[in-house]
Amino acid sequence: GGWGYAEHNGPDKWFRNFPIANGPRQSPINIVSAEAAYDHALQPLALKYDPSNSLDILNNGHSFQVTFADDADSSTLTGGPVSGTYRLKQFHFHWGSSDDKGSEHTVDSKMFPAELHLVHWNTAYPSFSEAASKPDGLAVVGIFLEGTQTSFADFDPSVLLPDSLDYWTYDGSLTTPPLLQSVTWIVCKQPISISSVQMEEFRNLLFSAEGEPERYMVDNYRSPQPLKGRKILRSLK
Ligand SMILES: C[C@@H](NC(=O)c1ccc(Cl)c(S(N)(=O)=O)c1)c1ccccc1O
Ligand SMILES: [Zn+2]
Repeated sequence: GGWGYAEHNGPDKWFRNFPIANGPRQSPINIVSAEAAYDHALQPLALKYDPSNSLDILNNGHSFQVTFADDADSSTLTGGPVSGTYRLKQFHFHWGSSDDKGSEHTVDSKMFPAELHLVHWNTAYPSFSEAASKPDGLAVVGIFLEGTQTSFADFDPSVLLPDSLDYWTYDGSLTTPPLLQSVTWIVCKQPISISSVQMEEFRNLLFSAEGEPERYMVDNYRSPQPLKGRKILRSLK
């Protein structure tokens, strides 16, 4: 069958159907904070989200994602390391079976219990799927989640953003098949809080479909990939 996160079809096997898995700009990576070069040319991140654009939430068997209407420039990413306007297409999460793992990017080899990905596509191209095959086609904002007691307001992506949008940025790829090397990664330094109750909600989700033996949707993360000479830049504070 298809790819997944189990022993027989997980990240170590993806190269069989997606040889780009061993390519020069794969994601995620480990961010060594001392090696990230400060770049004064980097602009502040400008994220503008309109909650009325959210369409539906779906379990795609790999994660659950909230999809957005992307037929207008109403939920966009501008500034930061990108030029032009990128439209929000969807957001989703990666998480672990316990709080000691689950994020895809790591910071000085530290893993977080989960990572939020806000996926945007470059409006220089006609659609998300067109953009997904271009080197500057996508921009994903990655935000770490860490455990604490908190309440979840009604769903507007901007409530998910940390106060500081200080970030690291590097050229990478989708972290799921087809692993296309078309992503400008923007990883926020400041995590957001999620309660352990909410983490448990994630872990109650299922990889399996109706009528199949229950397999809990956990550990749906790819581990850090070789940097292969790439530079990681960091924004001004
Ligand atoms: C799991 C899910 N992946 C995405 O949708 C996805 C799309 C773009 C990006 Cl940039 C990322 S990521 N993780 O790099 O931010 C993930 C998926 C993959 C294949 C088929 C269906 C499906 O739903
Ligand atoms: Zn993701």
